[in-house]
Amino acid sequence: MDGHNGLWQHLQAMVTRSILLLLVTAVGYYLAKGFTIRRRFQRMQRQGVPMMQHSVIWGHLEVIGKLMATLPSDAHGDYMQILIQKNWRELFPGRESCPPVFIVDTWPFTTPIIITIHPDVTSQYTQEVSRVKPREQKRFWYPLTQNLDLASMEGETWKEWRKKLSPGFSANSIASHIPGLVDEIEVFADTLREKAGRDGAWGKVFPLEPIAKDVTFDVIGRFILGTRLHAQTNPHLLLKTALVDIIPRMVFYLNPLNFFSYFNPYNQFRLWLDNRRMNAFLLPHVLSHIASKPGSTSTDKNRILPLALGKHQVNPDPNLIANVLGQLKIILFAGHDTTASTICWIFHVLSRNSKALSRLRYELDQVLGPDPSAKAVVVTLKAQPHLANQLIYTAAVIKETLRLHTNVGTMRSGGPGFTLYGPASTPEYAGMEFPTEGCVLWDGSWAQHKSPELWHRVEEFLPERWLVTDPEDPLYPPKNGFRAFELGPRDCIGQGLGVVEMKLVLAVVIREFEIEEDYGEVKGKEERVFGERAYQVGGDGTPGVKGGLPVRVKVRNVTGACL
Ligand code: HEM
Repeated sequence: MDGHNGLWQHLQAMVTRSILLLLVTAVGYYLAKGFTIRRRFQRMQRQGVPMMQHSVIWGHLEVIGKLMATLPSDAHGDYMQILIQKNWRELFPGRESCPPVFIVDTWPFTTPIIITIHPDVTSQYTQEVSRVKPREQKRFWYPLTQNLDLASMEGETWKEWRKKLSPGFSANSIASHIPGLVDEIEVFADTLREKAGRDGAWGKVFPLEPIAKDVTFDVIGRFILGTRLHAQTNPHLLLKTALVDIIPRMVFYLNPLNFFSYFNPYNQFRLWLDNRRMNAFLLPHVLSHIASKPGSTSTDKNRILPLALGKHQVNPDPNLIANVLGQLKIILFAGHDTTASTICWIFHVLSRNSKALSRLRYELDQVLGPDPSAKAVVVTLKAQPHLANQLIYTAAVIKETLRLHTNVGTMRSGGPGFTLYGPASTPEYAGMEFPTEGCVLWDGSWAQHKSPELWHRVEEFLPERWLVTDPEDPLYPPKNGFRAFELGPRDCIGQGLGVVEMKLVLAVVIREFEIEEDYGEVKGKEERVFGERAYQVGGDGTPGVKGGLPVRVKVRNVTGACL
C-alpha cells in the first residue's frame, strides 16, 4: 500500500513539474517574441515609417483599444481599418495626408498586421505577386477541411485544384443551374409570404439573416451536390447544424483570450464531431456519384462533383476522396454566409433608397415582364435563364452594396526581403518603403471602399457609378479599387455564382414584396456604429448583420405592370 502511495505521489510531483515547466517555457517564449516585435516596431518608428504612437510596453494595444472602445462590443473587428482612416489626422501627427499603409502591433492578441488601404499597394502582394496565405488562416480552416481546400492550399496543389474546379464556376455552368436555383429561391419567397401580414398589411418584425442563410445554403447545396437539401424547411438538417456549430468554434488569431477555450477538450471534441458529421453527410453523395459513372452525361463537364473527382475510377484513392470532401466543405462555408449577409445589406440599402428601388423594379419589369409575382418570375427564369444577364442595374445595386458593406478581405504573409512601396499617386508617400517581415498583410478593403481620395461621393449609395464608361467622369470607379471579391489569381472563385444568386433573389422577391428594415422593436441597449443601428458584427470571422437585420414584410398591392 505504502509503495502505491509513494509511486502515486512521485507521479503527481512529476506531472506538476512538467506542467510548470511547460507554462514557464510558454511565458518565456511569449515574452521573448513580444520583445522582438516591440523592438522591430520601435526601430521602424525611428526610421520614419508612418506609424501610430507605439509604446515599447503596450505596442499599439492602447491606441487600438481606445479606438475600438468607441464602438459597441459586438461590432466587427474589421471596423478598426475605418476608425484609423477616419482619425488619421490625430493618429499620424505631422502627416499631410492619410498613409496608404497602417502598421499595427497588437501582439499578443494578433500577429503584427500591415493594413493596406490603397489599391496600388494592395496589388503589390495580390496581383503583381500573389503572396501565400498566413498560417493563421490555415489554422482557421484546419478543423473544417484539414487544409484540403482551395482557400488554404498553395503553389502547384492550389493551381491544380483551381484549374480543376474553375469550369464549374463559368458563366455557362452557372446559367445551366438557374432553373434549379430559382426553385430554392421560390421557397424563400414562400417564407416571406408567410411572414407578411394579411391583406397587404405589414407582418411582425423578424430577423432576415437566418432565412437568408437558409436559402443560400440550399442554393449552394443544389449547386455542388445537384440535390435539394431543404435547409429552408428542415431546421434539423445535419449538414447545416454541424456547419453552424463548427463556425464559431474556429479561431483565426490564437491568443491569451481564446487559447484555453479553443483547446478545451470539449471544444476540440465538437470540432472533431462536426467535421465528422459533415463528412458523413457528404460522403454518400460522393460515392453515389462515383457509382453513377461520372463523365457519362454532357453536363458533367461543368459540374463541381464530377470535376473534383476527375477521370472515372471504380475505387478512387482515399486521398482524392478526402480532398473532394475538403473542397465541398469550403465551398459550402464560403458560399453561404457571405452571400446571405450581402442579401441583407441589399435590403437595408434599398429600404432607404426609394429611387434606386424604383429603378430596380423598373428594370425587372422590362426584362422579366410585368407580372411581379414570385411564381411568374420563377416560370420566366426557368424558361429563359439567360435573362439574368440582362439585369444590368440589378448587378450595379449588388456591387454598390458590396462597396458600402464589404464582407471579407484577403490576408497574406509578409516576409524577410518583401517590401511594399508607397503609391506613386500619393506625393507624400510615393516610393516609401514598408518592410513586411513577421507581419500579416491585410487588404483593408472596408477602408479602401470608403476612401474619399478614391471614390467620388463616397458615402452615397450610387449604383449609377457602376454604369459609367467614361474614365473622365468623376464617378468612374478607380482602377483595382473594388475588392469585395478580391483581385488577382486568388480572387473569389464563386463571385459569378454569388452575383447571379443575389440577382435571382431580387428578381423573385423585390416586386412582390415590400421589405422594410425595422430596429424599433429590438430590445436591449440602442447601439450604433457611425450613427447606424445596422452594423457588421462578429469577431474575426465572416461578418454578420446586427440583430440579423430586423425587417417586416408586406405583399405589394400591384396588378399587372407595376409602378
Ligand atoms: C457576396 C458573396 C461573396 C463574397 C463577398 C466573397 C468574397 C471572397 C473573397 C474576398 C475571397 C478571397 C479570400 C481570401 O483571400 O482569403 C474569396 C475567396 C473564395 N470564395 Fe468567395 N465570396 C462570396 C461568395 C462566394 C461563393 C458563392 C462561393 C462558392 C460557391 C465562394 C467561394 C470562395 C472560395 C472557394 C474562395 C477561395 C478561392 C481561392 O483561394 O482560390 N465565395 N471570396
